[in-house]
Amino acid sequence: MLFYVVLLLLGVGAYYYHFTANRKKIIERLEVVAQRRRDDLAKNVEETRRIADKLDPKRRDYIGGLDFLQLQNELQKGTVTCVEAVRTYFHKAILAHEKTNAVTCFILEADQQAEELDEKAKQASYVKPPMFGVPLSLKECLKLKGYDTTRGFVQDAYRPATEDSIQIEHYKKLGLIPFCQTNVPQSLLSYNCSNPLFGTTTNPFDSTRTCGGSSGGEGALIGGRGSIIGIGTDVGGSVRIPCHFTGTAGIKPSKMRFAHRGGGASVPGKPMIDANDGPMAQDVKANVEFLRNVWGDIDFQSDRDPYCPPVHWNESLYSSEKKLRVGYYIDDGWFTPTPALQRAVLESKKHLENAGHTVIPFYPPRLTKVMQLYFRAVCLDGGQYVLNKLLKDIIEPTIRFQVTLWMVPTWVQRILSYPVSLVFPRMAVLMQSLTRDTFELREAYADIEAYREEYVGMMMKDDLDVILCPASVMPAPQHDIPSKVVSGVSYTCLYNLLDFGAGVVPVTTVSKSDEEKLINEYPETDKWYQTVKKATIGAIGMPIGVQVAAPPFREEAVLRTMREIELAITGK
Ligand SMILES: CCCCCCCCCCCCCCCCCC(=O)NCCO
Repeated sequence: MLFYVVLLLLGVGAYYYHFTANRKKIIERLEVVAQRRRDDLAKNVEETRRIADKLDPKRRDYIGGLDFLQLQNELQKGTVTCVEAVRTYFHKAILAHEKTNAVTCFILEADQQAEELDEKAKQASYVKPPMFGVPLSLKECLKLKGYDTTRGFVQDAYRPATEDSIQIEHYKKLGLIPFCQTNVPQSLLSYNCSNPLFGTTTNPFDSTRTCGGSSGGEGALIGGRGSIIGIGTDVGGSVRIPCHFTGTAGIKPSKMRFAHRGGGASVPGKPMIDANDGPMAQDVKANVEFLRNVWGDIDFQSDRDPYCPPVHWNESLYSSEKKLRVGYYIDDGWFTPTPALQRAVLESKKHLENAGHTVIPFYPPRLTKVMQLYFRAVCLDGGQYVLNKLLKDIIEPTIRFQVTLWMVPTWVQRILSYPVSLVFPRMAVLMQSLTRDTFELREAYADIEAYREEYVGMMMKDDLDVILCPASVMPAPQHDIPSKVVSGVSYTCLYNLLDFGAGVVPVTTVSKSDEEKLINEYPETDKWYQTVKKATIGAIGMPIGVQVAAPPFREEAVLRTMREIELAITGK
């Protein structure tokens, strides 16, 4: 017996030794690559600065002060040239990058593309496309020919995309000029923004806090006024959470509203959790103008990707004068949001009521079950795909907690969940979420289908056009918090599970009285609540958004509601 025990221990020891020695070698090699990539970025920033500095600072300040519609208009009239627009945003993006570390690469050829567009515009026969010359920032994972899409994995550095995705091709055709790529969390499955290749991107309002993720570089850049519009991706809140954390506006449309051919994914092959790309901008108006033009010309995408239905921009849904029926909630029953987030919903409700809309309570059913279904379907292989990639890479410390969770075998999680349920019931729910087998996975898919039917049935019964609710559970926390509170995505991931269109509009900032309420009334019943409460203390002044959602192909109703809230708040 002793002999077998010794043999087993020797076997485990040998495996462990081999594993750590191998990891050490991998990490040493990757450290060199990462350093080289960062050195390249530093040179790339200097080259960009040299180009940006060619523009007269007065002219730059003028152009930099224009909003999206004003810039678009001046470019159309020819009172601003494409080269001036690109150089202005090169300059502004460098400033935002120096503050937040948002950019992973400046696209130097943007300057040359701008020159070519300006040349074309000199020909009398040339018809300017609708977004002629507008600079566009891109989340690093989007496929742009000639540029890396590492998703924060060092192993994928220096492997540039060989083609533009259809979406990128379309944006170029509409006149937009991609001018930089922005940072993401390693693997994209997190709502912070840090990776071993490019480091941590910070919140433009407070560098000790995260800009959100996974489209965090976009949030930091746009919130820091370094870009006028950008594209993110969202499988659980990655467009909406950074918007909420950085005071910007954005929307994740339902999956079928864009072509996905030639694009990438955080985890390929998870059919029931729908991801999509989506615009992020300084205001809702810019999102509307962008999507009006993209969907107005959606045949470009449908012709190249037959899986993208030719659903055109629905102006009558956006501009309708018929008053809306809105369902709202301030607590989803899974995770109570901090006071500022609840106040933002109640204030938005008032704005909508003042505009004549009907706003009634709505209770999303069984969020505890939804969270289990979401995690089961998003990590449909128990996290194996991402884990395999992570084990071949330098693992980002700020997501280490969730990586550790992935490393515990599913059956061990299940057994441990029983004692855990006695002291931390919500954690036990997640520990029972990763799938054991395909039988369970099929069951989860069937449950998601049934839940979708139930949810839209409830909306139809009350004749609701849109849902108004919090964008998250808290304002921007410190960089390590998202990985410790993965369950905090309930407000956004619900609308991926439902495949609704869902957007976030900035509404307010955290006030002193929100903080007092937080200290006196916010629950501390488990570790997640305690962590959220602690992270929210000191967040006075941080931006707070609200979320608006509607069933697929009704994104125009979402945008209309967001715009009405924006108009009531800003007056413009
Ligand atoms: C104890 C068991 C816990 C099981 C789960 C542990 C890890 C969960 C990791 C999944 C986290 C998902 C968060 C989603 C954040 C937003 C991601 C996003 O939208 N990315 C965009 C990709 O295009």
